[in-house]
Amino acid sequence: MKRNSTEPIQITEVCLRDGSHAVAHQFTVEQVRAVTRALDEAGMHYIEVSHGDGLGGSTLQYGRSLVDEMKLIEAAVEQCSQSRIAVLLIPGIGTVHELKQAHSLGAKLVRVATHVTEADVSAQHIHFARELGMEALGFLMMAHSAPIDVLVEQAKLMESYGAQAVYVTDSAGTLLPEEVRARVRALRSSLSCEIGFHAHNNLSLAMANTLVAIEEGATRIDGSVRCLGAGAGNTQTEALIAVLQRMDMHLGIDLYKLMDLAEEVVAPIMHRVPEINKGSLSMGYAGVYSSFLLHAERAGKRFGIDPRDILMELGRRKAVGGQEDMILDVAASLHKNQ
Ligand SMILES: CC[C@H](O)CC(=O)C(=O)O
Ligand SMILES: [Mn+2]
Repeated sequence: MKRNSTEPIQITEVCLRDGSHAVAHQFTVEQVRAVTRALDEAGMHYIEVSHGDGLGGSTLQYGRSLVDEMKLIEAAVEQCSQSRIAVLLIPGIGTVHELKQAHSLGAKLVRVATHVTEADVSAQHIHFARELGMEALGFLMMAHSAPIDVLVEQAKLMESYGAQAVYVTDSAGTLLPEEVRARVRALRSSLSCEIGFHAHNNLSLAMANTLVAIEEGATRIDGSVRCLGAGAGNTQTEALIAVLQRMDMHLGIDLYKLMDLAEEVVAPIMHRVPEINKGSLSMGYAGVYSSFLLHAERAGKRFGIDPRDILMELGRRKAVGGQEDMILDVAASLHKNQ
């Protein structure tokens, strides 16, 4: 592959954060320890640990964590001799207070995540992280849902606040390869900082989209071991490493160790296998936030509605992350109109 960047590719493993959605935020300290230790031994660059909705996400609305995420972050940091621990923060769900705490426990990087049109709310958190000496990256969620010029304008805002990379985040797993290409290319030609890419596999395009992003010069790339992420999961890390090695890109991550940890450590802790089924496929098709899946299934059961109808309506209403309450609202109104 001919890459449009000479910067090294850095992988962020997200199974302990995005995968938190898939296990309804029920990770235990022992699980986080075991996964982090094995990832560190395999040479993973960054390991993200937080509630699925980022720092401060443990609420009735988003789902309560079994264990306080600060305990999980602390446990993860203790296991690392080479990997760096990252956290995710959505301004308004998490605050600088949680960020400070995560940093004091040893988190080295924060991804400040906003809806693709709302980068301005990330200024304070990016500034604060940089003052703390953390790496601070911007994460523009639902990147499919804004025109490319808006995406570029919002990414520039994050860069102006001090973000060292900005991600095209395909939260709904709905982007097509050429749509990823156009987005990463536009950001590469307008920004000086690194570009990242985060995929969901709802339309079975996570790997293809990730390769296109890398080709266009994205250097911060996300994956989840065994696809442990929301919806149909993310780009499968061990498969990505194998594919990149086949393309002669060697990132210093041990493939055998990743394969072993996928089967022996991650598979046993999965509550359900993230797969392309009627729920995740509907999200990819309708452009709905991957983390809405379990909420929509629960609401469907409660109101006797097919979760696909709820997801399609959420897509029509262009629901954004943080609007989980709208899921119940949609289910209730579909029930009323039945
Ligand atoms: C709710 C936060 C979300 O899970 C972040 C993310 O991974 C995405 O938007 O895909
Ligand atoms: Mn995600």
